[in-house]
Amino acid sequence: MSLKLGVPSKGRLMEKTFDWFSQRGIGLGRSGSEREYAGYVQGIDNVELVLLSAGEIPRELAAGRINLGVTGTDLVREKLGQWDLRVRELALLGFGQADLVLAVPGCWVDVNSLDDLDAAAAAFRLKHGFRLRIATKYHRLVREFLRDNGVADYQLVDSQGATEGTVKNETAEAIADITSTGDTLRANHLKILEDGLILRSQATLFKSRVAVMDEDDRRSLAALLQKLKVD
Ligand SMILES: Nc1ncnc2c1ncn2[C@@H]1O[C@H](COP(=O)(O)OP(=O)(O)OP(=O)(O)O)[C@@H](O)[C@H]1O
Ligand SMILES: O=P(O)(O)OC[C@H]1O[C@H](OP(=O)(O)OP(=O)(O)O)[C@H](O)[C@@H]1O
Repeated sequence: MSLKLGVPSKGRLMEKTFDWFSQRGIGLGRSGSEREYAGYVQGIDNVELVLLSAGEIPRELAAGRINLGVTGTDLVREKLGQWDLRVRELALLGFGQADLVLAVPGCWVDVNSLDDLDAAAAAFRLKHGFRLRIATKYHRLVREFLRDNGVADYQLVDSQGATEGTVKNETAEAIADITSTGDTLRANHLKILEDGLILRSQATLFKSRVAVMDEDDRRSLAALLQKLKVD
């Protein structure tokens, strides 16, 4: 068997992950044609690169199909219930930073906090006969956050992309999404609630707690982590 390392298959996360490993003496890269999802690992034996969508890496770790994986903390916490029983954080990688936030229309001058949102949500339901809609793809994290903060009178609507556009399109009144520069929120006339930070995320190296390893895998893992200076 070989130790399987799951890495995002495209974009900035992939490139920065390759850079991070390269700075520590491990060469990762894509091989084959530009469109072929095959990869190589240099500088260590018995480690296999598995190129995957960042969003699928949590599930693959939790199923034990990969031993190690790089993805955003937001995706692990959203996709895995009791995530810390299924994976272990080995290292924060210092890139891919994004904040998951709750935002409302900038013109809602009386709504600046979660308490204000709670009051607005109750008033909204009375006026419109349905619950205030929050668009997001982070269902688990948003539900837990609002439950912990005593906001109940809302409904989630699923939005898998262009989430900030849902308010203008009148399919939601508020949104919960990741932001890094804040440009997309500003361009869509949305403001973050002052206590609306749900999670700070960054790219992280995770280890599966359930993947089965033989003796060779254990040796490879120890050698890899030593090279990466991670324990
Ligand atoms: N500005 C940003 N926009 C989008 N994602 C960001 C940004 N900054 C950091 N990230 C992180 O990148 C990860 C998402 O990466 P990506 O969009 O490649 O994943 P994905 O949803 O699996 O993509 P796909 O399904 O298209 O392969 C998340 O962990 C997210 O927090
Ligand atoms: O704060 P900013 O720097 O403006 O970045 C935030 C935006 O980036 C992401 O979208 P992405 O472009 O990945 O597309 P998506 O809408 O499909 O998620 C995210 O969903 C926000 O919309």
